[in-house]
Amino acid sequence: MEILQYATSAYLLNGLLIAIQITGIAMVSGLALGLLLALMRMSNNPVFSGVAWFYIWVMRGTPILLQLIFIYDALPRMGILLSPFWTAVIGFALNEAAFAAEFIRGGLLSVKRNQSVAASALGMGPFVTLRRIVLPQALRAIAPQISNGTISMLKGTSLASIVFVNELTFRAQQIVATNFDFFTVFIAAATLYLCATTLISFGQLYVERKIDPELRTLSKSPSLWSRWVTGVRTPMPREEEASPKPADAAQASDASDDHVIIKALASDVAKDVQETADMPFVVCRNVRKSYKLRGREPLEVLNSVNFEVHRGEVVAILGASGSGKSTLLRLINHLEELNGGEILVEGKPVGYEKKGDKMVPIKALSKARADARIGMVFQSFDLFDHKTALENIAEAPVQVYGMSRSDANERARKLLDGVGLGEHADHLPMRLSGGQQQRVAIARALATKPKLMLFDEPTSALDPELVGEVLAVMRSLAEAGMTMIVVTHEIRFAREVADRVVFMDQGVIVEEGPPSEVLDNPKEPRTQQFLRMVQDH
Ligand SMILES: Nc1ncnc2c1ncn2[C@@H]1O[C@H](COP(=O)(O)OP(=O)(O)OP(=O)(O)O)[C@@H](O)[C@H]1O
Repeated sequence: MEILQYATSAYLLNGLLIAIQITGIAMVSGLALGLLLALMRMSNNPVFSGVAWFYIWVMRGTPILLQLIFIYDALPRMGILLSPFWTAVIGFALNEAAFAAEFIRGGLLSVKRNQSVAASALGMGPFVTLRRIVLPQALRAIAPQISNGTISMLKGTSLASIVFVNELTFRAQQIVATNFDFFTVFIAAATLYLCATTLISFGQLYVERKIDPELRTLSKSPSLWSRWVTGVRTPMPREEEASPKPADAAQASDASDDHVIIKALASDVAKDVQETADMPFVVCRNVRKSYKLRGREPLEVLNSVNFEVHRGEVVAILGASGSGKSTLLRLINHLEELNGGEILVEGKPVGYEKKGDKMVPIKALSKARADARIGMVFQSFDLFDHKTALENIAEAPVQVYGMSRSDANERARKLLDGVGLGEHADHLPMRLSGGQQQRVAIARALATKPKLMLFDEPTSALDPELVGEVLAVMRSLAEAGMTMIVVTHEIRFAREVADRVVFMDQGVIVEEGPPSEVLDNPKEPRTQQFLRMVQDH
């Protein structure tokens, strides 16, 4: 009874309030500074990463008690007078930032790099990519750590008594000094701490629930209480949601019979494409690319590649693994930097300015990518894992092109219908088959109304029975006049759909021409050998 009296006394409750205020302000500022430090540590700039490393090393390596005393003594000497409360807030924030920097960095590193590459290909800048794509995914790993940090800090505020902050433990000690009733008073204080930390645990579950993409998309999720008690993070997918229905493939093929919406969009965009008689739509001149490898000679990947693509043309690039096909595609939309030569799309370099003979990357690279309107589809789909099919498609129109959310959703729905996936708008990528994911990825690229589509081995990661549904969508795009460059091993597709086939080997174009020439009567021994090998499989 006495415990309850102490626990509800204004004196102790007020002490708890002070502890909560210090924790709240210090945690928020510590996390903001921690994010900045984490980004600095991950930057390529050695000064930024060195400064961040040094800060983390010092702050993690010294006791917080000493840090508090230092701030309490040092700041007044520099003419900065702070109350004990603000001394504690600053001390805890600076200390937390060092720990937060490391767990935030861990969270950011846990997000697959391809997610950022896909965002860049859609024209998103670094800030939008961090805010919309990387941080929300990293947050799943970071949230439990934030909760841990908050609980430790709340309990650790008792250390602030060293700089005369009159918080909960300090107040409990003051009462004990007058009545010597250790047991009752300290149990009352402990109860108050326990209540506050329990609330933080519930807050953590609430946030986890909000940011968990699976729980967000399920119609029924377990209660907060059962998740707290059982520790269950994510329910198993419901039977009907877990795997694509067998009928889906058939449904997709039916839809692919015409792909009316896809064709309408592609032919609409094709009209936009500017090309003059002396300037093909894509021009690659003497393109060179090499990668610097630590302790080794630079690896020459592309060596003086010359290549053109005309408006409405479908070019298939074939070649052995490692011949530089994907690198060439990534250079075209400036996901990689050129080492020599130039690439022009619609007569303009994407994200470069010419200085003398050199092509120098400009600062506003993301804007240049967005303006060039080049859609890209990757071998591993690279849909944003935390977003539904619809959200994946609507993201770039809203974030990059400033479209309203409702218009973007409407376009996304039409595109999903167009690729035969209207029923799957609210499904996360993990609930879609590979073929479905790739069709969503094509729809995502089309949502920005691209004038040029780059496909990087779009069917290589698919089971054979799912290849057809993706090729059917691509075929419709080609028929509607979309300009396309397709890196592929699908000889049949190249023969039937491509206007021209380019064969690459060891970083150079060995042979190019109409499919009937390159595929049926290859002149070069290397092309003949490659085709024999592919056909044998
Ligand atoms: N970021 C990188 N750093 C270092 N080397 C790289 C990098 N990207 C590609 N390479 C190397 O460049 C060469 C060409 O790679 P690229 O992916 O363009 O080949 P590819 O013809 O598309 O092969 P695949 O069909 O296997 O995808 C390979 O030897 C690869 O290891």
